[in-house]
Amino acid sequence: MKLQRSSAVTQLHGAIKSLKQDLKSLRSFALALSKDFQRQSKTCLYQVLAAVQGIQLQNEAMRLFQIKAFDLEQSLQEVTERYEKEKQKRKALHNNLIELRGNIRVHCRIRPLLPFDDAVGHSVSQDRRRNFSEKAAYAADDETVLVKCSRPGHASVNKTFQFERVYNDLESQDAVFADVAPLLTSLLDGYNVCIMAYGQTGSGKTYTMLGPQLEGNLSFSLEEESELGIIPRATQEVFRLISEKPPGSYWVEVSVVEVYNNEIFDLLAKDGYGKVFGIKRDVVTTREGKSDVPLLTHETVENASEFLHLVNKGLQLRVTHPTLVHAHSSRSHLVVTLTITTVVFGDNFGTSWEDEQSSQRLNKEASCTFPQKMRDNKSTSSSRASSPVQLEATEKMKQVKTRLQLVDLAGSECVGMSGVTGAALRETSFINRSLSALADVLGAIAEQRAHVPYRNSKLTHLLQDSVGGDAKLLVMLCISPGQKYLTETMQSLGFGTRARQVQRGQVKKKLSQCRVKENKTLDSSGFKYH
Ligand SMILES: Nc1ncnc2c1ncn2[C@@H]1O[C@H](COP(=O)(O)OP(=O)(O)OP(=O)(O)O)[C@@H](O)[C@H]1O
Repeated sequence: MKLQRSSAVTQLHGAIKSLKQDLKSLRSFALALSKDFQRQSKTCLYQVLAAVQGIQLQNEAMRLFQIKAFDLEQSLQEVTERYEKEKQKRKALHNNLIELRGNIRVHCRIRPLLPFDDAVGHSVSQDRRRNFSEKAAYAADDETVLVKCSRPGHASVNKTFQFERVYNDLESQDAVFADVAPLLTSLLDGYNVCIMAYGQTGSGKTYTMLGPQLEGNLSFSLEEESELGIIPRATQEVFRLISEKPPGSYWVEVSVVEVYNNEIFDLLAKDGYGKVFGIKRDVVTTREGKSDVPLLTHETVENASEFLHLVNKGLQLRVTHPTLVHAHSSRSHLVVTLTITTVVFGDNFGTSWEDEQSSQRLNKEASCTFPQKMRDNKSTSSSRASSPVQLEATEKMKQVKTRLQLVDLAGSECVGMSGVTGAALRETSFINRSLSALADVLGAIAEQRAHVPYRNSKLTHLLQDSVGGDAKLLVMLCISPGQKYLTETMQSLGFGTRARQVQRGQVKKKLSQCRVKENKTLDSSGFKYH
């Protein structure tokens, strides 16, 4: 029994000993664990601290970057503003230079790609068909056209052309007119002005000059104000400017002419029943060396809507023909002319305060003797001043005529591209000949040749005073953007570039054209004929 108890005690001792050892090793494990934990948490703390420091540094760097970016943004804004100011100054200087040299201004408008651009002619190869829908002409900026010339099997070449203004395909009729409007102020300041749209068939000349045409009708819609082109807008602007002048000191006459197959037609001439129909007219050179169309109908208009009504009537007679390019291709050159007659006092002409005052005074003094007769568009020989004061006032009065010519040229084109045959082919060849005559005239003026071949075509003869004379001339170059029209586009851009180089001498103000007492010897347009 005693032996049994001692062996149990020994076992218990052994167990206690091993338990103690286990406890010891557990303790040292726990110690190691806690040490490890402390070490790791220390490391983590360091890492967190480092990360926090890093974030703080990054925040600081970010703040510095933000300050720098803000500074850069501000200086960029300043530079942009300076650049815009310099650009405006450069433009103003360029405009002065243009004025001094009598340069022709050229603006270029690139129309958007349109559904009919996808249509292809029969003679076109598969290779060319593939890149037809691609764009070739872009507005690189508001003064540069970029043309990507790519031909199958050749590396594409980029060409650039500079103009006074380039409109991209998204720019509105408003934007185009905004650049034209200052010319109209010049018109009332006594300068002749001519705005001429040049470009290939379907490139947007009629759209730019008149606005979108009504379906199945050649007139343009007056409903969509924002879509109106230069002609209706210019007229509205002219009448707006006139409304700011003393009443009775300005009046406006309009003529509408088309040049078709090298013949001039008066689109406002009326038959015995008062119906408008086109009568053939001729263009002559007056003794003063000016071009004129005798017997041309000049209708007096009192406001823009009267004018637009008349022009719409005339447009019904304009010749158009469907081509492969588009359905309403104009086959004639359209020339709409607004003649503004101004009554001026003495040698003054302009918009100065004194001019306005003298003009107003004059209107009061002589209102019943002069302007109404003139506005009636009849001979002025019956105008009589009845008192010495009125006689003196009338003698000091002068008429000054300034002219706004708005020209929608027929489209320059390759016969293959337009796909015309028969009579239409004849029309096309007349169009092309008259446009090359225009290019020849510009070439002769540019080279300052003694002889300028105005009379080689009725178009150039009719436009002689605007192209070679003393008018401020703006060519609105219209461009179709598609690869398909690359040849025509390059031709039009070449025309515009040559036109820009023409120097015609300083554009002159139209001062006293004729005294009232001299009017007896002049016809209603103020010109004497050979
Ligand atoms: N900037 C533009 N935005 C939208 N449509 C346009 C634009 N320019 C032209 N178009 C459209 O393209 C088509 C052809 O334009 P438009 O009749 O003005 O060409 P054109 O140069 O006068 O042609 P043509 O010399 O054959 O008479 C028309 O349907 C016109 O509405």
